[in-house]
Amino acid sequence: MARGMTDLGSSDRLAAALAHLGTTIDARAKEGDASTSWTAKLLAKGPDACAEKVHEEGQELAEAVMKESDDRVASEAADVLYHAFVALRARGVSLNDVAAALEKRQGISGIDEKAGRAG
Ligand SMILES: N=c1c2ncn([C@@H]3O[C@H](COP(=O)(O)OP(=O)(O)OP(=O)(O)O)[C@@H](O)[C@H]3O)c2ncn1[C@@H]1O[C@H](COP(=O)(O)O)[C@@H](O)[C@H]1O
Repeated sequence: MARGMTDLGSSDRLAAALAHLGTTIDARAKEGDASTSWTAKLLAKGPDACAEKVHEEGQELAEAVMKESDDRVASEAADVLYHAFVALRARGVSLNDVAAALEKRQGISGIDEKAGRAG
C-alpha cells in the first residue's frame, strides 16, 4: 500500500522546511545579490518571470508524476514549492495569506465547493 502523506512526523518536518524557505526568500528579497542568488535573480525579473518558472516547474512535476521515479517526483515537487514561494514573494502575497486560504477550505469537500460556485 502507498505510504500516507504524513507518516513519521513528516508534516512537522515539511512545515519547518517551508518556514525556513520562506525566511530565506525574504532575506534574498531584502539583500540578495542577483549574481550569486537564484532567488534574487528571479525576483529582480519580476512577477511575470516568476510565473513562467512556476508554469515550467509545474509541467516538469506533472511529467515526473506520470513517468519518473519517486525521488524525481519529490525533487520536482520541491522545485514547484520553491518557485511558488518566490512567485508569492514577487507578488507580495504572504504565507499567512496562503495559510488563510487553505484554512478556509478545511472540512469543505472540493465537490461541494465546486457545486456551490455561483454561475
Ligand atoms: N529550493 C531552492 C531551489 N530549487 C530550485 N532552485 C534553482 O532553480 C533553478 C531552476 O533552473 P532551471 O529551470 O534551469 O533548472 P531545472 O528546471 O532544475 O532543470 P532543467 O531540467 O530545466 O534543466 C536552478 O538554478 C535551481 O538550483 C532553487 N534555488 C534555491 N532554493 C532554495 O533557496 C535558497 C537560496 O538560494 P539562492 O537564492 O540561490 O541563494 C537555497 O539555499 C534553497 O534552500
